[in-house]
Amino acid sequence: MQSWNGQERSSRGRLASTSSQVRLAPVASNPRVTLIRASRLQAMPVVAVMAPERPTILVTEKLGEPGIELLSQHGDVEKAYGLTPEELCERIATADALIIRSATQVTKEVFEASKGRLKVVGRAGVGVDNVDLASATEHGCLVVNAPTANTVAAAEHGIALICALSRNVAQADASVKAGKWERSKYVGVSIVGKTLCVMGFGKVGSEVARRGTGLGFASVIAYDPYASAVKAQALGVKLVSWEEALAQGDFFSLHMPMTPQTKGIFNDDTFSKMKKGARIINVARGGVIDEAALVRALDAGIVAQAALDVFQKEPPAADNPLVGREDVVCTPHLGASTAEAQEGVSVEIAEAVVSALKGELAATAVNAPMVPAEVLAELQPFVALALGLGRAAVQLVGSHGFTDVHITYATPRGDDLDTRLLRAMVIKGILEQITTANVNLVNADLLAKNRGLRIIESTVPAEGKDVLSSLRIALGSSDTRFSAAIGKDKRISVMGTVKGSAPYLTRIGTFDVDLSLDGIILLTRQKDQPGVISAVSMVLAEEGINISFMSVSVTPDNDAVMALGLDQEPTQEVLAKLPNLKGITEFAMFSEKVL
Ligand SMILES: NC(=O)C1=CN([C@@H]2O[C@H](COP(=O)(O)OP(=O)(O)OC[C@H]3O[C@@H](n4cnc5c(N)ncnc54)[C@H](O)[C@@H]3O)[C@@H](O)[C@H]2O)C=CC1
Ligand SMILES: O=C(O)C(=O)COP(=O)(O)O
Repeated sequence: MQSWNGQERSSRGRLASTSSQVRLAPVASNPRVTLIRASRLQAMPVVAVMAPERPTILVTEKLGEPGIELLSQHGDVEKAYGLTPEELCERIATADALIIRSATQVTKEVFEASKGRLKVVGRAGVGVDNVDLASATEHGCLVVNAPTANTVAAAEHGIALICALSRNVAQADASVKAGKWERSKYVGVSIVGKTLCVMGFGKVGSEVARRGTGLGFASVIAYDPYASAVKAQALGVKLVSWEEALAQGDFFSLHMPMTPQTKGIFNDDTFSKMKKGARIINVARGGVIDEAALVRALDAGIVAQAALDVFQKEPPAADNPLVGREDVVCTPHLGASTAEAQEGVSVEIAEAVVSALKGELAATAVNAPMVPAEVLAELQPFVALALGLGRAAVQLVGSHGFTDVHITYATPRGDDLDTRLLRAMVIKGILEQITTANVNLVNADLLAKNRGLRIIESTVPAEGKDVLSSLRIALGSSDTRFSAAIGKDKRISVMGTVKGSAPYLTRIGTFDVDLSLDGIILLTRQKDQPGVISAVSMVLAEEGINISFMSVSVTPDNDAVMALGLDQEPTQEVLAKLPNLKGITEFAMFSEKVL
């Protein structure tokens, strides 16, 4: 089974997180008379909370016109370039979406200042190291990027820098423009016969490698602990170890992301393992190089030259020693800056942001699991079921709360079932009844964990063509507002299935029921004796309340549970009459509208 957002499943399909009691506020003074009101379900977006009809989209860095046009069809676009951090915090309060490139720092303070309004941050490019992803997730804000449209541009810039470096193009140009003619000073080195070492063999790295072979490098090697050897082989690239890479490369082209693991990965120790006279090209992120160490390596002649498109701090400080050196070529973070790439990126990010604002799953979500379209399509009917059962179960809990949630999927898929979406919806159904949190696919696991709610998942085999035959939710508590909801495992349990495309409640505790999980549901428990059903119907009919469906389950010892679907919510006065009816021992009501 997969793990998601840091929660781990064991081989038995268990998902573990922390544990504590989740307390519920009492909702009825009379313990026998249980009136449980549920707020009506809002339209249920899978990822982002619903944005207003015309969302405000704040764009803080230059974005291609085609993207702006697309965004303008769906919302009010506000361009505000060069904002200070304080100004950004001010502007963000009225924005539903924020579109940035690499210069805008989207910090914890920005998410806090948005006070929950910001639904999506769109990074018009690849690197999201300028976005506080943990904070985004905590605030239920989706982060999407545009990971493909600038790949070629970045690779081409890498190749441009390799060539420029080997033949001193930039330095020689500056020299000529300064009125000099220094032919012997700018003798370069040939690429032919050299080894190109690509560090980070992802989208950009592999495109650099592909082009590198055409330039005449004797060999192209790559270091990437996560790359596929098959893909490398297909491009004629040999994947090597870190040590081999450092020992063999003549030209190092850096293409790894900035992560805690790669921060300063090119340091004194790294440079000391390189061949004397190595050349380094960085079109990835400035932070992967320890800049002070690079200065030392250049001074020592270990690194002959460097070409840097990116810096630890951008723009680099005027006194950054690397910038002024003749053996270092600098460009101002131009990797993605071609007309074609910027046009492509603008459309790629606009599409992702618009779909996220509509509550759809974005394929390029950075801080939410990517649920493939085919998985989404087959799980879609069960999403409403998961949400509805979560809501139903939590409304049956007594005032002492519950400790954990067992979700049991009856599925022909066994442990191969991708449960991320369903789990998130169960958590949403539960938590939105007891907190003010806005729960979505982005933050569901985190919010559950933060509340100390342990989620345990298991699958049981089932027959049939459907991906799921039933779903059971059991809450770790025997303190309930409706004692019939206690299952054999001494937990409050509800079970359901999808019929047609509608969610149905099929069991409460040990009682089989059969009713559409929709609208207002009244549960009564009684001795199975003549007159009870008609008495309840009469009380409701007197108030003009229509019963749209009914289901009665009776045990051999005449214990019965009746479930009624009502067209409108009974008043307190009507409900107060129910405990007085002969045979009724308890009742509960919940309102549940599943879209
Ligand atoms: N200068 C610019 O304007 C641009 C810079 N970039 C930067 O280029 C980098 C690569 O972008 P993409 O290729 O699109 O990303 P990618 O995600 O496709 O590739 C990154 C590769 O780095 C590898 N990697 C991760 N940790 C590593 C480590 N410790 N050592 C070696 N490899 C490691 C990954 O396995 C992956 O294959 C990113 O940092 C991105 O922000 C991308 C576009 C433009
Ligand atoms: O896409 C990336 O990761 C880049 O570094 C491009 O940055 P930019 O959008 O040009 O500020």
